[in-house]
Amino acid sequence: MEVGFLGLGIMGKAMSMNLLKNGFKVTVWNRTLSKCTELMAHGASVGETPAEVVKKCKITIAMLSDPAAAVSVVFEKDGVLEQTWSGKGYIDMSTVDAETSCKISEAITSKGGQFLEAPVSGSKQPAETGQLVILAAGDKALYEQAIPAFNVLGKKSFFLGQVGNGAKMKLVVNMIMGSMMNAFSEGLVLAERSGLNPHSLLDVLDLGAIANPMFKGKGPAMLQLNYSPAFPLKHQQKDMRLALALGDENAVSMPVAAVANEAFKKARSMGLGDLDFSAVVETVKDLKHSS
Ligand SMILES: NC(=O)C1=CN([C@@H]2O[C@H](COP(=O)(O)OP(=O)(O)OC[C@H]3O[C@@H](n4cnc5c(N)ncnc54)[C@H](OP(=O)(O)O)[C@@H]3O)[C@@H](O)[C@H]2O)C=CC1
Ligand SMILES: O=CCCC(=O)O
Repeated sequence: MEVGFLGLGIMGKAMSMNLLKNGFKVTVWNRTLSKCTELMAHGASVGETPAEVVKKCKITIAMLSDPAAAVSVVFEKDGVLEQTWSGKGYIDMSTVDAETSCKISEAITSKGGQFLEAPVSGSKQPAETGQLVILAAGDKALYEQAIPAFNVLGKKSFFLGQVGNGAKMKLVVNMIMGSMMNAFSEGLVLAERSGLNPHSLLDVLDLGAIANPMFKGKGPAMLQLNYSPAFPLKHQQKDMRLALALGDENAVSMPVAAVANEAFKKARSMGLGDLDFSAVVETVKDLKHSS
């Protein structure tokens, strides 16, 4: 099976590499073209524009930073739309809002193409090992066609119905995750400042009702001040912002998420946006110092 892949950031690089390792023919494109070199060394072909990739491949996957990037790759000159017609499938796996996804879907389908949104739960390591959770919605026939690729990329795929449902599900999940990360950060700093060994806190948490892979995976690195990015903080803040907008639309009061969003914004203002989202713990330390 030949697939196109647009966007070779942390996730896109790992996912396209995984497809290559599992026998797929992959044609890649990235805005910064130099990032294609490593994929080429593993057998990928390179397209010079998104349109060139779509022209070559029946199915093209995108994994881009945010709504603005997802829209620009489709609508701008040399973009996806220029080579979209009947028989072309476009799968956007970026985390965006439902409105963005619907706008892209309408444009693709109005040219006769098929569209699926398929954001993912899981980060760099699950992307490398094919353990993502895929939250697809849109064209059911394209979903069926993409299953061989989804089986390589993920451990489980959900088909959630109409376009927008995948985006919403992803935002709800990440809203919960971002709020949890803030509570965890406050707990780590509180343990340390009140004279406890924070490593003991990690052990206690891991044995109780709120044990989870995020605390277990991120906790030790956070205690070492290691914020090497798996999930960049600027993207987590984007997801909180988009989830809060979804809350506005549906009149759902979300004070916990709103405060968590403020902490991620504060972290961005401290220059931490490109670090892992766990670097939000630095805002707790910063507030304590300034009081
Ligand atoms: N990292 C993670 O753990 C997870 C991330 N996600 C989501 O996946 C998506 C990608 O995340 P991740 O790989 O971490 O992000 P990165 O920041 O590592 O990569 C972003 C990608 O988007 C491209 N890009 C940004 N702006 C534009 C633009 N205007 N036009 C074209 N391309 C653009 C970048 O190109 P360039 O190289 O030129 O900058 C790069 O390829 C995001 O929506 C994120 O929220 C979902 C699950 C987990
Ligand atoms: O969007 C990023 C999600 C990261 C994760 O699920 O670990």
